[in-house]
Amino acid sequence: MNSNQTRTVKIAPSILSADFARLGEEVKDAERGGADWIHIDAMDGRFVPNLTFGPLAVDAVKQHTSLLLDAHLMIVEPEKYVNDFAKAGADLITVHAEACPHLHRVVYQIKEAGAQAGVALNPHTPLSAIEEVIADLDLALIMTVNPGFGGQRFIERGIDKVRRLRELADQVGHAKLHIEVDGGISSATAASVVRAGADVLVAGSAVFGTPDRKAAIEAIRSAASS
Ligand SMILES: O=C(CO)[C@H](O)[C@H](O)COP(=O)(O)O
Ligand SMILES: [Fe+2]
Repeated sequence: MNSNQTRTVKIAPSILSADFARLGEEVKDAERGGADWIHIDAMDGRFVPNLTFGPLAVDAVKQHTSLLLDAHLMIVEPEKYVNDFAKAGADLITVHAEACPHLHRVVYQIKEAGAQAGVALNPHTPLSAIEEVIADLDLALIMTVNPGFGGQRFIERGIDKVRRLRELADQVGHAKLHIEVDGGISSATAASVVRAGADVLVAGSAVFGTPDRKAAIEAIRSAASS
């Protein structure tokens, strides 16, 4: 598989923008609306200037959906918590390269815990940070905002970064690598990142910030295929 056209685009609503008091209903609403994965943002107040939730939220969401649970760990020393996230039901666990001096070890810790392994890069972090582990990854996440908050503006330079990452994955013969983009994704930005080679689109405010989640997901999917 070399062509972007053969890749099915997945939409992963981020519960960061959901109504936490009705989390179960919110997740079901996204699933009924056509979501492919559910994205769960764990923030520790250290790696990013915001605090959210940990493995308990994964366990809670798991009770309400059979969709793949995609845990995005914006935390320092993620190796301390990876096993707990996997036990709680995270199917895919993504750590930040910037938080891992021993990235290769953490990637294998995630796999040994039974989850798929992802690595995220902040907007300023070069692709070279994952070059030596790319063949071991199930997913690479390109941040198109500085992590920490929903509802921020999409950083356009992420588009070219996605394109270069897809080239790198092709060079090492890893056509199945998922390339996820996170931050400011909407029907206005989806087409550009998919054309560049992304196949997983995280969308928080664009889905949960509007009452009709089905319409929001369909709008992103239709833009992505345009
Ligand atoms: O990781 C994140 C923030 O750090 C969130 O997944 C992301 O911001 C989703 O929100 P939005 O789609 O509103 O930008
Ligand atoms: Fe995220």
